[in-house]
Amino acid sequence: MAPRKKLKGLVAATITPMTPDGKINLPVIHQYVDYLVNEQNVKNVFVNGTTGEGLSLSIQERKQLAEEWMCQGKDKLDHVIIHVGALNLPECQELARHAAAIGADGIAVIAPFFFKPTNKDELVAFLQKVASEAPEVPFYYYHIPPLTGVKVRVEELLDGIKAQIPTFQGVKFSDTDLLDLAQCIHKNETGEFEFLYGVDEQLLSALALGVNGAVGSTYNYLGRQTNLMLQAFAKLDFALAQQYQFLTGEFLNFVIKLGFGVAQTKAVMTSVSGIPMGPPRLPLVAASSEFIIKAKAKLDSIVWPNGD
Ligand SMILES: CC(=O)N[C@H](C=O)[C@@H](O)[C@H](O)[C@H](O)CO
Ligand SMILES: CC(=O)C(=O)O
Repeated sequence: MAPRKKLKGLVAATITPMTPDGKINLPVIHQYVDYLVNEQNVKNVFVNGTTGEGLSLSIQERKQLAEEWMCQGKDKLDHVIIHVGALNLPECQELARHAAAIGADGIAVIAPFFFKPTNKDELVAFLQKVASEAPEVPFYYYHIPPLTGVKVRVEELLDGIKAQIPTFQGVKFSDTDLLDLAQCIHKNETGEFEFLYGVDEQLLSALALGVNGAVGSTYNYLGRQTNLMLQAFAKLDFALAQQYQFLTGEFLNFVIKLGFGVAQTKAVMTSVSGIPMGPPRLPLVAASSEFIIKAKAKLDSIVWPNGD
């Protein structure tokens, strides 16, 4: 595989824009890319994941979205990672081949979660069958046990992984088990793998353990402030980094109490960016107008350090 640019910093887990009648809204993506780059200083995206309602889309829709992100992101984005996980192997493989064909910078796969792998070997066997369909494309395991119910520890999964998956590049780690995360990074002394953290409200703790970056839904609209947290951390100004984490956390703590998921993320992004993200797809239902008003008021009330 050709040497590649390392993925660093923030990765926005993209929202899938939809029309009021529930179709994917591709023309919005052009504007969305410019917004992430210019307003949020976020130049990496993770497409068709949880936030993108990837598992609620048809294969055809997922391919169209992947193509649109690649096309609009050309010369503007640094990394476009496409999530190709699905409940069945042939669809994962088809999406992996498609992502490779359109030049994706990486692919990611969640554990199948109807029939679940019950141990590391079963999980790795599944991932291997997907990764091998895109032999030139860096592969990320997307660990999100709260949603998949697959709790295989990642530090265990890493043992011998390169022999089975030569393209293995790293993990998108969306779990609160910081012991597992720490042991992964401890084992990765040569730095051959990347760890991208996926629980935005505790990113600072993961930075302290040495993660390379983060993938999350909030970087769509709090990317600028979270980037300032990363900068403060890099300068060892922990008091300032904590301020940013406390304040992004204040917002998330508030909305989580109201009920916060992808539908609400779509509504918050629409109201912050002005880009019409549209409704979510069933089984998700649109956020209430009461939620939208309260969330916006909370966000507007936050006073960021240094008047940012
Ligand atoms: C379950 C889920 O959607 N997790 C996202 C990424 O993994 C996060 O970005 C969260 O949306 C975020 O941390 C807010 O809770
Ligand atoms: C948060 C994330 O990474 C996802 O939406 O897939």
